[in-house]
Amino acid sequence: MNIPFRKMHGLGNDFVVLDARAQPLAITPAGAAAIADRHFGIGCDQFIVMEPGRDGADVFMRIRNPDGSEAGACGNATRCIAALVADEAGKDLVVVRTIAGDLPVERLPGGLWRADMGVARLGWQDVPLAWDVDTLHLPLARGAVADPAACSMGNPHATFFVRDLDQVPVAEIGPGLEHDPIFPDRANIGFAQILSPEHMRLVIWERGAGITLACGSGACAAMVNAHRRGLTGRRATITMPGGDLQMEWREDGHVLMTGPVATAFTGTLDLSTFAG
Ligand SMILES: N[C@@H](CCC[C@H](N)C(=O)O)C(=O)O
Repeated sequence: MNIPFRKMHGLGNDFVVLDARAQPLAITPAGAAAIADRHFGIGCDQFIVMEPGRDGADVFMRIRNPDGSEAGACGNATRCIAALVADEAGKDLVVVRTIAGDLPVERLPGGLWRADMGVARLGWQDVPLAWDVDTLHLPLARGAVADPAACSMGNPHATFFVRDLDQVPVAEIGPGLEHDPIFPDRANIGFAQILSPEHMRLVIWERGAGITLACGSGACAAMVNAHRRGLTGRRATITMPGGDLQMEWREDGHVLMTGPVATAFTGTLDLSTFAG
């Protein structure tokens, strides 16, 4: 069965996007992982399926990591899917529904999109963590990095604050941290270097994906955790290897993320090749 696909990215965090709004697509987690494989498939950081939006949502976005696991949030894909749906419908504001909630996304001048990524959840059960612990200081360390803060943005995040990001062996310590027993659902692990109260650098080891060029929900978590620690104000530019996001943690708890979207190419996929 040949179906069209679209390859999109937000700051180099890349997605294979399939459209199942008109017709359901039966794709197993193993099939999604095969499509996401960079050598034997198309290759992507996340595999996204658009499903019909109902009751106030313009689209439902299903998110899978390259290991086939399902995620509750993907900030960069939220902007990409919103832009796709908004352009189709000639709208400037759309609602993207995920398994974690509804995310309104607004078109801004200059090809930018602002997503309301919802309320950051700060309780230990929200992240979730395996036991009752202060989410502002997790008892977790690897080598020279220690004492991260955690929160949920619809998916689990921990942010380590480091003096020199270039000295952190992210690929080496990321897998063990992602799978640490303190995270019963595993976690996305951020490493942030504060440059000023309005600017930080960030590299993320993503759950189920590894290092990516940018992680929108990871940037939301870094904004929230940095402000909770008194390291930044409520607004900051977050510079990741793929580029910048403008972040704000509003007083009402909502996290706003502004950034670009891009389509790299479109193509046709023979689903029978990837039946998993
Ligand atoms: N790249 C995404 C996050 C994707 C999901 C994450 N790996 C998870 O498993 O929670 C983003 O831009 O937020």
